[in-house]
Amino acid sequence: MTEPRVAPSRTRVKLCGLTRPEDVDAAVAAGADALGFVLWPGSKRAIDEARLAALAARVPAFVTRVGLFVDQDPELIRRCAEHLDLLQLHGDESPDFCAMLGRPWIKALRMRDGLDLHALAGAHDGARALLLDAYRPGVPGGTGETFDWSRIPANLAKPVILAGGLTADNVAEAIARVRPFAVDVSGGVEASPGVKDAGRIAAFIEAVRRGDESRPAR
Ligand SMILES: O=C(O)c1ccccc1N[C@@H]1O[C@H](COP(=O)(O)O)[C@@H](O)[C@H]1O
Repeated sequence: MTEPRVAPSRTRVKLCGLTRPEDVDAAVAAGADALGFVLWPGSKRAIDEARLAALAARVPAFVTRVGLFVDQDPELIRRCAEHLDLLQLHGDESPDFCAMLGRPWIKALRMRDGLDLHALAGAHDGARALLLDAYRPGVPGGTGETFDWSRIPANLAKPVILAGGLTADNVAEAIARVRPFAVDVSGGVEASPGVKDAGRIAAFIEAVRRGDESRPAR
């Protein structure tokens, strides 16, 4: 079952890699739609289950709590999911593995050469959206690098979450060119890895709103 591409009137914003209570509060205050918590221990932004529980408890209703995993143990994912609304599966998880977890998920795809996005959208039909990130060999994500946005087909069968190297300086152009359902940023709103900057968060969301002015009036 595929669904038609969603054309929202405003771009949803996910801020990823939150590790501190004050960053959660700043993100919510600035108007983020979703907050990402990295549970993959290889990340500079990794948090453990206890910190996830504490940070997730601060998030008010109608802000989506997203847990990021990279090819991890299903039991760990299920335990963490008690504190989450959505899973972000950022490794080489198969469609069957994703579905077996029994929770709503988005599938991250790294834009390596030759990727057939239409075929992958079909294969990952159960995902709520596809998150498209830059490809760097040996690094599962969070590289701070952009990719060639013209490679994203306009008629993909799943909602697109655009990620990879987004900042307040490039996100409005990205929205005008790609018209994604949502954008996702981590390094572009940081003072240092895992430490967000409230000013950069606010500037990023303001830039998203400027980008939204390029969307057709409804
Ligand atoms: O943030 C990480 O450390 C990370 C580690 C492993 C996989 C994904 C990771 N982050 C995700 O990467 C993209 C892009 O991040 P950036 O804005 O380029 O820094 C984003 O979806 C993060 O959720």
